[in-house]
Amino acid sequence: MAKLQVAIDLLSTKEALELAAKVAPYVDIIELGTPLIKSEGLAVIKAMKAAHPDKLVFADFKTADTGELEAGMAFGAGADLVTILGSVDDATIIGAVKAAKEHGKGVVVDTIGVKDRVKRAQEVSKLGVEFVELHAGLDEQALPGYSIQVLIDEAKRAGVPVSIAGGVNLKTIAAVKQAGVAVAVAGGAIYGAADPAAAAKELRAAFDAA
Ligand SMILES: O=C([C@H](O)CO)[C@H](O)[C@H](O)COP(=O)(O)O
Repeated sequence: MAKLQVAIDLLSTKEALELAAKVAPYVDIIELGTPLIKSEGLAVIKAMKAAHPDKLVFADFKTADTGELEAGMAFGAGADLVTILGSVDDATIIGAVKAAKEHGKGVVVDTIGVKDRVKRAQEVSKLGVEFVELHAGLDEQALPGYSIQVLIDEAKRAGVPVSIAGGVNLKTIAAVKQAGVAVAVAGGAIYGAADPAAAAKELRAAFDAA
């Protein structure tokens, strides 16, 4: 069953916990964004898991080296999933997968900045990762001409479990689900909404209906 993930790109544990309390009933995975983890450290992971033990907590580390060490840090703090960059050496991903197996948790490979996301997704899927994030980051989304359709087309071709992150919103979430994703990630469409709970509820309904 496809899952819905909220990405929390806020900067304090207090704000993140307040947002999560509002939207948790409508999502399966709670992502702690890279800026949030850089701002608050491992403590935000511990606090989120304590507040939402029934949800999957996703630590968006975007690790580039020392995969086993950093993944172990995330899992030790309570994360269920951690991201490793797809652009780095396979050794980093293999190390993170080793830590995941030891903790009974999972690794997600983030393809941000990767030129051929589909090819890399197929390669790293052989390394034991949970799924691969087809990701256009916030800076890439701000470039002229960006369209999430690129990621939707890639998801249809991937043939391996993927998520899509890069501007999922109420207008696009049905097409994202229909592309066969394992997970749809919505950040700004939820935390940037005037009423995040209502936005998450609407996204959940559209996601489930698609
Ligand atoms: O991972 C993300 C980004 O790199 C900043 O941490 C975002 O959470 C991801 O792109 C999803 O956010 P939206 O594009 O706002 O949905």
